[in-house]
Amino acid sequence: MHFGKVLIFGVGLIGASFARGLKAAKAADEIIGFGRTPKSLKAAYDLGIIDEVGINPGADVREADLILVATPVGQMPEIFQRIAPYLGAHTIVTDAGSTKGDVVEAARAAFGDKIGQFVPGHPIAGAETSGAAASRADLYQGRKVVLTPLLENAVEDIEKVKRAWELCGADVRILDAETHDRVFAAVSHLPHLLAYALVDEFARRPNADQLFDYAAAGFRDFTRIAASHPEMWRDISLANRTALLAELDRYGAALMRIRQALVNSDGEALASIYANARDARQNWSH
Ligand SMILES: NC(=O)C1=CN([C@@H]2O[C@H](COP(=O)(O)OP(=O)(O)OC[C@H]3O[C@@H](n4cnc5c(N)ncnc54)[C@H](O)[C@@H]3O)[C@@H](O)[C@H]2O)C=CC1
Ligand SMILES: O=C(O)C(=O)Cc1ccc(O)cc1
Repeated sequence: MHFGKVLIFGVGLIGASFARGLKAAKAADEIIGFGRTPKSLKAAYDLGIIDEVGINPGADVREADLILVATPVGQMPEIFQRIAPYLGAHTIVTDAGSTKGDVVEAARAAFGDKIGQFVPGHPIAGAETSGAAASRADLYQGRKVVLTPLLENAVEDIEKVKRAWELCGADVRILDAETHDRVFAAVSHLPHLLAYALVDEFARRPNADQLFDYAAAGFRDFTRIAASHPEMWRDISLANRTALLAELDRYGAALMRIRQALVNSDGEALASIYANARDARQNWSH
């Protein structure tokens, strides 16, 4: 599998790591980056991550084999609208957004009867860092990428997107968009929200400096992801708010069970919850 022209909208941690992965596999002739700020694109160019800074998407979109949209999900509707008029007959568009229902809806609105050319995706790899400078050619090595194909997608087009991620070292899985959004609301979006809430609340206290001074490894492990990109997580939270609200309610109920055990000084109830969690965590093989 080899790609001619590859376009990346949003050359940050995820887009730039994809570019680096394809380059390392010698799988693309030319990678052109499009962005919001010329400064970050220039940095990506200077680092050799992209071959060209894109200016006017029209001609490049027409000639592209593959387009990856890797901006915050809130930016995707406008980007899809911008590229839709120029899509070549052979061009495949994919994305790296952390939510899929909203992205698919925006793609349907923009691409209309060309929707079959859009294969939705989500790499389950990343970090609390952002920007092209934090990118790595091996970010996707051994990591999962979830595709949520549409009924309109041709099997060969799904296969091409799958191969592109495999060339970056990924293990590609398939889910439907609704299941995807429910699963990631639980295992990714909720934990980010909890970490943000805890650190925000501490940071606003008068003795915040003292708290952060004494916080140790447990706090560090629980809150690493609170250093993640606020715009990206605002967009994810709003895009997946229905599933996230359901997860918040379940988590709230779990906290209330612990609260009640404390009110009752019920050590048995606490130990039972903690032991169940410890066993599940120890059996989790990541
Ligand atoms: N950071 C992570 O760990 C993961 C992120 N994702 C998803 O990947 C996407 C990108 O995330 P990151 O690379 O981490 O963010 P990032 O902040 O490192 O990169 C995003 C890039 O998009 C650019 N951008 C923003 N608006 C734009 C627009 N309208 N047109 C063109 N470029 C624009 C920004 O200038 C930036 O360079 C998000 O949708 C995120 O939900 C998916 C998996 C993991
Ligand atoms: O920093 C971490 O550990 C993450 O959880 C990275 C991450 C962020 C968003 C995603 O959609 C997928 C993975």
